[in-house]
Amino acid sequence: MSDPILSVHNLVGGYGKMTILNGTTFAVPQATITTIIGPNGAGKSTVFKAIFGLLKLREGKINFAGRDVTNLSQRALLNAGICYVPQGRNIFPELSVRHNIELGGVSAGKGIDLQSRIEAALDLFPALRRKSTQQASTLSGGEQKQLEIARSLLLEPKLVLIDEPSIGLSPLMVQQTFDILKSLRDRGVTILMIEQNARSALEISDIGIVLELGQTRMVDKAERILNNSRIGQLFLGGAMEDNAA
Ligand SMILES: Nc1ncnc2c1ncn2[C@@H]1O[C@H](COP(=O)(O)OP(=O)(O)OP(=O)(O)O)[C@@H](O)[C@H]1O
Repeated sequence: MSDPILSVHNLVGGYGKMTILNGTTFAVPQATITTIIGPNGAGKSTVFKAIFGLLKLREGKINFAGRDVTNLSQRALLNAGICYVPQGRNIFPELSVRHNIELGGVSAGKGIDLQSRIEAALDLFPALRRKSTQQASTLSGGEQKQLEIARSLLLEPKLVLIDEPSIGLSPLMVQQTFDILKSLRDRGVTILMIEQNARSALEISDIGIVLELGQTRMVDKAERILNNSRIGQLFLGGAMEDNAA
């Protein structure tokens, strides 16, 4: 496995006086898909907010591509090569698909050929290319998620943080979206994902991380986590076995 591109060490933080991250520590190897699983409220989305500078940490260090990026601004993190696709739908429904993608490049520096980056993003998403002139509101839920991913690629990130991409999608759309994540990984992009759809996500992942009460309970090859029946019972309320049925 390659060297870590991201490492988080002993993160402590939360909301007001409430502590959610209690010493979260893990590393993400470069050009992998790493999936964080764990029960509701474990602090998974809070870790992403901390990595992307949306939550000020009380303690801990975040290292990315060999440099300390703890508590940097989102702008600085985007420039460093981290992008964040949050939960839910975050598109501009009245704008065209193409225009939505273009907005991913607003903070790109001068001298960058945005049009060729838009074309490269559309190459990855044939459904978006077919509908590139349509209003984004006319896309299906899965296509809208793909649009968010496409938009996030305009800055050519090294690391994509993606929070629950499969929520509300049909099984076919989930598979298509996961296939896109695999092809990004194969091009050298590192994907760190949170997923409730644990079995399907671990099946396409290299590494799995189990988070509980803001602490890392396990980091292992995804395959080993997938085959560990106790994990489903202990950390997912048996959800993995249910999904397997
Ligand atoms: N903005 C906020 N203000 C106060 N508390 C919050 C805020 N966001 C999250 N929390 C609380 O922090 C805890 C962890 O939330 P978080 O969203 O990180 O969990 P999660 O593991 O991603 O859960 P889920 O799987 O349900 O999405 C929860 O108890 C949640 O209610």
